[in-house]
Amino acid sequence: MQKIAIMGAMPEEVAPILEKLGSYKTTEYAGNKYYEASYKGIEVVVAYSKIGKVFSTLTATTMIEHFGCDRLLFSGVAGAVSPELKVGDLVVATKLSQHDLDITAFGHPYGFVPEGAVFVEADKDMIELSKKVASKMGKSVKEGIIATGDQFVANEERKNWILETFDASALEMEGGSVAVVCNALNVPFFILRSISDAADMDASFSFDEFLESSAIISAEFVMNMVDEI
Ligand SMILES: Nc1ncnc2c(CN3C[C@H](CSc4cnccn4)[C@@H](O)C3)c[nH]c12
Repeated sequence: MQKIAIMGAMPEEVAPILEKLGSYKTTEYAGNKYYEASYKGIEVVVAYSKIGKVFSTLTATTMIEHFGCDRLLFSGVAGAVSPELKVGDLVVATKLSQHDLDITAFGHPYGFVPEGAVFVEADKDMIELSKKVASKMGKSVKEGIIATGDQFVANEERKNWILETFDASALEMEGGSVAVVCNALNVPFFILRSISDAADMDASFSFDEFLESSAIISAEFVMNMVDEI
């Protein structure tokens, strides 16, 4: 019996999902609330982790190890790195990295630690499925690399460094750690983000203005993915 984890980082990212579920059971565990429901006959567990790689690691691990989820989909917003991306555009992660993981002093590349990898690849089947969902919705979705770090990026210099170093399309603060958890626990994962800002000097104002609407765009797509899984 499959059990799907649907995760976000902020309350605003999961609110549209909970609204769609209607009724659910709430469980408090390890500083998070976990919302369990049956959605069109599929068992789902929804949670927002709180911001950053540590909190998202805890929540992803809990959804898998404690609640028994065997697949994880992340819905949220992101800063644009690719200049072609605009507010509201959708990005599906092909692979993810941690842009603030740095032991280059020992000659390693940015984002690498021994026995780790610079990139963690997302589940190819769900990436394929997203193409079908996108065409059904008449939406274009960009597949690209997502770079994750424990900082809200609000300057061109850092953004451009992330573009040059990781060839990232978008950046955020949780996907890269969720990817490591799911990969280690052999759970297929799918990370979808809708652009809320351009990770530049205006990022915080843009983020505040578009968080809610962009989170809804991402959540609608993810729920359509669940319908097809
Ligand atoms: N430019 C950017 N850089 C890094 N991450 C992002 C994101 C994605 N999310 C949103 C949120 C920003 S921090 C936050 C937000 N609101 C209040 C407090 N902290 C964090 O969960 C990461 C969107 N734009 C980003």
